[in-house]
Amino acid sequence: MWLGVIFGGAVAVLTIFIIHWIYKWRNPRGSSNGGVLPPGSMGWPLIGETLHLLIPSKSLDLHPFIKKRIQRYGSLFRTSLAGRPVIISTDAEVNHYLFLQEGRSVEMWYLDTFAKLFNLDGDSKPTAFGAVHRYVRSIVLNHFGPDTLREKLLPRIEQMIDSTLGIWSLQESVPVKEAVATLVFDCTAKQMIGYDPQKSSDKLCEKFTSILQGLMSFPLNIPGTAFHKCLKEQKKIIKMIRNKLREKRDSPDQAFEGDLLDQAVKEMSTEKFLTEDFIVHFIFGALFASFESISSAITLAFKLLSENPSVVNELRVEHDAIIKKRENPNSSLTWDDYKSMPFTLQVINETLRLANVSPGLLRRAMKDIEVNGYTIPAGWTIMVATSAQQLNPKTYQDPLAFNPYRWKELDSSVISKNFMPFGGGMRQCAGAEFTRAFMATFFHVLVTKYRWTKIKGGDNFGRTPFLDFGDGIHIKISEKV
Ligand code: HEM
Repeated sequence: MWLGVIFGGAVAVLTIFIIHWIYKWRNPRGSSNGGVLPPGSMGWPLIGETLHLLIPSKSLDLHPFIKKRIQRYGSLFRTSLAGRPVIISTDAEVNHYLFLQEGRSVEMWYLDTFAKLFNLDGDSKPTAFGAVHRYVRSIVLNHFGPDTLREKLLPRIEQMIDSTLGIWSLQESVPVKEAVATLVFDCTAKQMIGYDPQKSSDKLCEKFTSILQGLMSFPLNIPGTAFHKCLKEQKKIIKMIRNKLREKRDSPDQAFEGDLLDQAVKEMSTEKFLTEDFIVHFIFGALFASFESISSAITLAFKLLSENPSVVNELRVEHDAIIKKRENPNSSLTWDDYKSMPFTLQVINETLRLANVSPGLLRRAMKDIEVNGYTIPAGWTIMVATSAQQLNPKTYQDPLAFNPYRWKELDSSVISKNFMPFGGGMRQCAGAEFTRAFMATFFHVLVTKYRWTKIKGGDNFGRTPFLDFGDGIHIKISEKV
């Protein structure tokens, strides 16, 4: 009988403990001095509301996870994702404020799977604030910024796009996402590590694509899983970049090609944090960020343009006029040409507005932050959901419509707070001008030299919550006669 009493007592204590634990999980404290948390639900212990966020949607609209919670709780709410307490902000003013708080009350933060892959640990991680961050920005701008674009990069990009579209025109069907990803990758990898796909046996772009698939999968590192394959491919790429670095460091005169890696190797002796490990992981991350985001935007543009032939015609008129103005119609695109394409830049803005490749940018609160009468507690993750601003019907009438003409009417102060495809504040994308120039050059070559039609796909683009291309989109492209 005593055994029964003891067992019954243990079960009662365990039940009380579990109820208390679940209660505490669902009702976390706002802060050490009793601040009020934004409304929301923490879901189930450990998994929180993660599974709701992962339900795919077959629309370009804001992911239902965020949309439903805005309707239920307003523009600022709490949740729990991947085992962490999270505040999601969809409020333009709060997001603007949070971007300005970088290094003061918020810092960049990544999911554990990303951090593992991109080596984001320690004081000299590439996302660190201060001298390391300033260096990373300046070296990227030095190789991809406006001065380099104007002086030498623009014609190089045009030449690469031109020859690639020539190759596409020989194919019956071009799978756009994969084909554009290879083009962008070959271009940015040349600028970063002097990569030449013709001379290299490694199919680097394919390796990056399989890494991306692994990142979107469950992070289970056992043979046979996509995540395991992703980590294996990452190791191979890191090894390849490391070998290139050593080659350049050991024979600087022979191997100097003027790329980003050359500059980093040269500066290893003057910048203490520039270790081999730092450089290879930083370059790995930069290659990843650059090829995936631009290729996603261009793939979406093909879908949107195929549904809006009048926009393609207007692009053609703008670019034919640029060629007509030239003394030599075969000369390369210049910086002045690029700066005289207002309609093209509206098409690019509208594509980036609808793309929202990621639902938001992640930060970590370094201390309690008071906003709109609520407290974001120190240590919590913050998702700055810029996607909600870019699809907000109060700012963009009929937000899911592809309407490049709307940019003529929008006020610059509205744009600066409600259009943030490249983030904001000190962390704003260092590749923004390169992205715009690349897309503009791509459209220039496409509409002046080629005609294209959609063969299939483009109907089931959606969000996972990342922009997802479903079965992709395939085109047939031919030279203009
Ligand atoms: C469609 C194309 C692109 C989009 C939408 C995009 C978006 C972004 C965003 C939103 C951020 C801010 C991240 C944050 O605050 O957490 C960022 C940062 C960054 N991006 Fe991009 N990006 C694009 C292309 C590129 C390219 C082509 C490069 C390199 C050539 C690049 C290099 C960087 C770098 C180095 C940062 C970090 C800047 C810093 O911390 O100061 N991006 N990008």
